[in-house]
Amino acid sequence: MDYLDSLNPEQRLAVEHTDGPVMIIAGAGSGKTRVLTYRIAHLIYEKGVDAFNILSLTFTNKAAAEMRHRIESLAGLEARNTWMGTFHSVFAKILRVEAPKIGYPSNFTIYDSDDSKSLIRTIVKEMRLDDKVYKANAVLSRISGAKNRLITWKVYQDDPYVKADDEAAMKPKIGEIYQRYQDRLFKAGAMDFDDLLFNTNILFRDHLDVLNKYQQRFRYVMVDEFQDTNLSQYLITKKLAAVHQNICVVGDDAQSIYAFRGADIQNILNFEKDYPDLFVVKLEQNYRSTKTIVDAANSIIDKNKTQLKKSVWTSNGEGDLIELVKASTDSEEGRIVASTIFEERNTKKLNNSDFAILYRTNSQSRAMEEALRKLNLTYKIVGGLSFYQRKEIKDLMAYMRFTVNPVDEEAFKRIVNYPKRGIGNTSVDKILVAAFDHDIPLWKVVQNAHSFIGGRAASQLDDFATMIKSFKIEVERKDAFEAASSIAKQSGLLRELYEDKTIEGLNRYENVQELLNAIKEFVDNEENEDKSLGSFLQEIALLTDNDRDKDMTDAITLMTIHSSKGLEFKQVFVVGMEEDLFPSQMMMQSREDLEEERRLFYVATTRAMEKLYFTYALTRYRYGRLLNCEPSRFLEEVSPDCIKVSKKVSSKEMSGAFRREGLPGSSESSGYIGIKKKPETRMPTAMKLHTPSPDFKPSNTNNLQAEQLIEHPKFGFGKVQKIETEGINRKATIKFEHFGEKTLLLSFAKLRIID
Ligand SMILES: Nc1ncnc2c1ncn2[C@@H]1O[C@H](COP(=O)(O)OP(=O)(O)OP(=O)(O)O)[C@@H](O)[C@H]1O
Ligand SMILES: [Mg+2]
Repeated sequence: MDYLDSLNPEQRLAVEHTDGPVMIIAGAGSGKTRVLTYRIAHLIYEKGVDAFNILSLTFTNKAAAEMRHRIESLAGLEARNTWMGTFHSVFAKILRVEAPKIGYPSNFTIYDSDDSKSLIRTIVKEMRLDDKVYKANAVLSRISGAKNRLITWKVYQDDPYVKADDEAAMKPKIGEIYQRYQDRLFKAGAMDFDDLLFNTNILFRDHLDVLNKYQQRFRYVMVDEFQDTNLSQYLITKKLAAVHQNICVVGDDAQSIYAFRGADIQNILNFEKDYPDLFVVKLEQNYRSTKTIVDAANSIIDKNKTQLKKSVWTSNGEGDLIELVKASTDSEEGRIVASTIFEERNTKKLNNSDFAILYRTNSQSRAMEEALRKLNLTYKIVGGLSFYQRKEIKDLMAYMRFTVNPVDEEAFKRIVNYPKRGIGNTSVDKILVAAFDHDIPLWKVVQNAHSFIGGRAASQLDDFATMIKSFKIEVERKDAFEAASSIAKQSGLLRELYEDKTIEGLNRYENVQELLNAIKEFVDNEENEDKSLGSFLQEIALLTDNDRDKDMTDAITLMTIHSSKGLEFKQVFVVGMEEDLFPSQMMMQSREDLEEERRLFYVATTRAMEKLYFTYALTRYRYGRLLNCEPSRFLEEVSPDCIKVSKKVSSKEMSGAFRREGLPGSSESSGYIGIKKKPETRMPTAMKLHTPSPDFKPSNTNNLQAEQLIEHPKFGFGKVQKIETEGINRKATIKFEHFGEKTLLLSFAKLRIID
């Protein structure tokens, strides 16, 4: 086959060795993921394996989609039937069929971390514990850690080993909270993310017939990013592959960055013990990056003591040196990054999507975003507050969730009095307590509200129950889109948003419309066989942050280093290279923690194909204060042969460039860096807001058309590019002389039409 010709001999060996256990542990960019992809294609195309019999577990759904796409191009449409996805999505799908066997409804809800935290807070309150000691976040991560190691609440409470642990000693009630939390989830017909794996383990342990069914189905099992699997995931994989033993795992111990979530590097070592006839493949050639970047990455990971020794080399060219950029403030750091991208994109004819800005914590994106926006560069944020985490979206989704699963407590709390229908918190609490105390399903209590509470609230709850019943009928009879549209209307949610005429209100209204669009797309997609609302909800609950961004047109990627695993970009900026930020303050307690941070630095470095920048600021706003920062110790660990101090323009030069040519980031810089100045003192001249002309009077914009020239009181003069009507809104896209392209709502924008 010719596709095998595009593999090196070791990669080819790994692809062709299809039967029996195989492990590939190799450095970044050496083609591990590529080998998995070719392997699946090879199984289908060459070995005639039915795609239904192949299971491939990836790190994000996006990675799965990409892999599916590539396999399709290698092995044809048949490849579509491969089971592919994250651990969570694949096993949620299986649980949807098998959940009744372990006592859950098949339309169980999946709680996201907001739901889980809210539930923990409720329980802490009910137990009259101090919520400053039992913080929801901390309690939840503790419970999550236990579940990932398959420690039940019972074992957690009784096991002397767990009890001896510091955290358990300081917070002796966590075991009880864990117990109540599981009980409440169960009663709410809900699973949190960890439960999807925990319960799969229980299912396979207690129902051998079910296990056997999936063992027969998955003749070939593959796992990418194996270094980041936790015990729960490891055991599932091992059980599934126990009959055929055709299991292939790929990973890189140097990229293990999820120990804090229970990932266990021991899994790699155990694997060799579990499969004595293991076929091990080493890949050493890096195809992704320049020699400079590969050398730098090697010099970084060399500083870790607990690392399997690997040599990674490349036959790629030297490439540019890594640039080390010093900025005086975090906003200046943002400006330098933005202007550098602007410049590089133009001089090297690159796309926005060739650039990534990587940071240690999500909050660092703000300064970057501001700078990118000023230069009109299109970007997308992966993770952070994403579409599905917005309040209005969660509200509508909660209506849908409660309709599909009317014991879902967290969904109930969200919607019972939104929009307002006169059911106060006290009544809601009474309902919840009644369900809990009498051990009656929530939905039953809601339907019989008069028995538990009195007065007006009880009648209001009757109406609420009647409404939910009517939604249920719709859900049974109609597809997801029709049912959801009707829920959005009948619940009063759309009206509530529609009546809010502020810009934010309109935005929220549009977001809800956008959700309905997404549901329509789901229904229209031929690949989705089950078009019910329940099936849509499940799909959404499983999107990881990485998948949630819409595949926009060409955009610069902003993300945390954690979410960048497995990806590659031509140019990468690792920003905020400062002590206490990266390495993180929280990760300097022990050598193990510091080594995990260093692996994170290794991951960041190895995302770059052609060019890499490390940037840091001398001062930065954190926790609402201006702090002085020290450059990160990691910077000194990079081999000095690979790095040079940058001559990037500082913001002062940049504003000069603006003045000279109206173009940001002109390459004529005199190149001094890091002038120490107070933050936020300068604003490039061209960015100063416009002063309206003396005769400025807003015009009637009803007949505004493309090509017309206008004046805006703040943004100044511009030319209309296009007019669009969307629902009730008319929008104009205008290219301003100094502010670039902006889209304005015509009902709000005050414009003077010039001709
Ligand atoms: N034999 C090859 N010939 C040409 N290009 C290759 C070859 N092997 C891999 N590549 C390319 O090198 C890049 C890195 O490959 P891949 O993403 O599979 O590496 P990886 O080992 O999975 O990296 P990571 O550890 O970051 O996940 C990809 O662009 C891939 O297409
Ligand atoms: Mg990979």
